[in-house]
Amino acid sequence: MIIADHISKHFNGIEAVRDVSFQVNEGETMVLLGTSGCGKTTTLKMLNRLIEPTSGRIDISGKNISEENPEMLRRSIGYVSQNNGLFPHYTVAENIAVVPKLLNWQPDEIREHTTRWLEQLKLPAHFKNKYPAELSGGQQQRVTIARALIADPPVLLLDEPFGALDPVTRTSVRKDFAELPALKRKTVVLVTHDVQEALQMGDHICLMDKGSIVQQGKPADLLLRPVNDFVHAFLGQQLDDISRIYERIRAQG
Ligand SMILES: Nc1ncnc2c1ncn2[C@@H]1O[C@H](COP(=O)(O)OP(=O)(O)OP(=O)(O)O)[C@@H](O)[C@H]1O
Repeated sequence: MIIADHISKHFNGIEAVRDVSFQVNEGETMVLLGTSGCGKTTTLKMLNRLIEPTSGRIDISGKNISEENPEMLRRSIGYVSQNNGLFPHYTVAENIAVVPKLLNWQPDEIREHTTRWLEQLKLPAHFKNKYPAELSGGQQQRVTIARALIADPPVLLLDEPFGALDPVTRTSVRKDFAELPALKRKTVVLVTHDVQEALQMGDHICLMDKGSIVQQGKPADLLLRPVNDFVHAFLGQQLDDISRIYERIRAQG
């Protein structure tokens, strides 16, 4: 379980995140939703201490993370960053093996798990010897997800994991990701600006604006019971955009 208790972050006097609180229960997916610059990534990075809060407290699995060694903390948290973060000079297999090696897994065990994860993410086995630049954006994201999940961390943080993909590839990678059996046991925080993604993936959604949470709740709460015009317009406008994307893809097909 993740508990963020009144967390704020100031960068040189700019309030990037203001008094944000939420709880993510075990096995639940929480979505941080909002427009560019509203503080989603800053909030996410405070959960694995890539950014330290200016104030407030974060507990993960019952422990105050400010008292934990940041590197040890990050080994128990899978993380998919915005730009996929694969090491360009490592092969796919070497990229996937980064955390298992830190955890001193045996080479056989790493090979066996890598093969299984490539299969689960629908990547051909021979891809393990390729370099990231030889893969498409969607394939790279599949490798990034395998890398984040291979050590079976209880917590998974995802920063716009499907953001750079075209709508069709995005839908297929997202679907395969959502169907992974391992995901059901994880506590997941997903950052997105995409309303459809938030509604499909989130058990709980926090809609942010200018550093604060405007509304949080189940998808149905935001859709059917928006607390103000901003929430109503944010969801409505994007759903209109989705219908337009759908119409365009249908016309192309
Ligand atoms: N290291 C930093 N130094 C100064 N300001 C920062 C820093 N990181 C983020 N900010 C500012 O904090 C605010 C929130 O940024 P953040 O990246 O959290 O937004 P976001 O909602 O994730 O946006 P996007 O969807 O574009 O990634 C922005 O105004 C940004 O310019």
